[in-house]
Amino acid sequence: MSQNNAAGAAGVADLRFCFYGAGSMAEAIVRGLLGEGLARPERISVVNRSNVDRLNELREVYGVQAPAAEADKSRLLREADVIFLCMKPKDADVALRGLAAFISEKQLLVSVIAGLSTATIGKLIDKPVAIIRTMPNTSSTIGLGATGLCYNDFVTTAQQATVEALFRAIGITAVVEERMMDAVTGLSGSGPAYIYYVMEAMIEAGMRLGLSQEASHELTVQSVLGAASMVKETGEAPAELRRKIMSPGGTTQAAIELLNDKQVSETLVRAVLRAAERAGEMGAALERSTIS
Ligand SMILES: NC(=O)C1=CN([C@@H]2O[C@H](COP(=O)(O)OP(=O)(O)OC[C@H]3O[C@@H](n4cnc5c(N)ncnc54)[C@H](OP(=O)(O)O)[C@@H]3O)[C@@H](O)[C@H]2O)C=CC1
Ligand SMILES: O=C(O)[C@@H]1CCC=N1
Repeated sequence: MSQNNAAGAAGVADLRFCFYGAGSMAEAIVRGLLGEGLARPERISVVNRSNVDRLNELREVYGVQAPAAEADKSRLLREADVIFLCMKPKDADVALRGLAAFISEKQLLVSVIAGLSTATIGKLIDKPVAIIRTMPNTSSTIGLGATGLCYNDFVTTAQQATVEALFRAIGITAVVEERMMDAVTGLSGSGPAYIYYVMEAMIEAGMRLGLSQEASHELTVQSVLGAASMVKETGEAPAELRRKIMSPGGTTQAAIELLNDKQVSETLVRAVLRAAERAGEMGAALERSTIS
């Protein structure tokens, strides 16, 4: 860990975090923070809209704080140094307008909400508060996340270092201009889902060939893990590593020819572009809601 990152990471342990929205993405970050020893459970709180069972589950599993009553909710939000905005885009308007009464300009907002710009968050909160827009993914759960970050003008360099250290402890980070955040969303925010999609097909294929579900699953998982690790550890490009597998006239070439015939590569490219486009559509809808 670099000195700057270590300093930032050290700063993380002293902070109080409140996760406003307690779903899949919130849990992935909480689990990563606790698993990497970056934060203590007693300094993490989770609040949501109405699902009390979910809050109780998170408190029992991770030892984090959860509101026992509505009044607790506003206290936990007020006391937090950093509030993670972790609701779905469709719920952000109501949630953020409701948050405005509880927060002060000293607090830091960290959004994971797809498509939602820092400007729109600022309008909904209606306060000159520091906002860091991020796009993580659920692999943060096991410290292998990929997170894009961008900042509004109120974020200090110390806050940048702290939040970058936080996300670097649960994966890799990429600081980008805000106009590139929808691209990050389409590529790596949704990215694990594309790989799961391919894995589902490979597992199905193994079973059609007569392998047991367990063998097909294990062989698929190891193939994907191995391929990603080969790219990371050898530094060679995927195309070069694929070429090394494709014996002329062999099995791999036969498969790739069929994939090329069905334009699978171009379709995957278009799928990622569509996800980024969808993020932009969601952001535009939220922007319009602040005008209405
Ligand atoms: N899942 C993923 O892989 C990724 C998700 N994201 C982003 O993370 C955000 C959350 O996604 P995800 O975790 O999958 O969603 P979930 O549906 O799992 O969780 C949404 C959470 O938001 C809460 N919520 C909704 N409205 C309010 C409100 N008004 N006040 C307080 N809490 C509220 C819900 O509470 P309740 O259950 O009580 O209604 C729930 O806890 C989305 O914006 C998504 O774009 C970003 C990267 C990856
Ligand atoms: O599917 C979604 O909208 C969220 C954002 C990126 C991953 N999941």
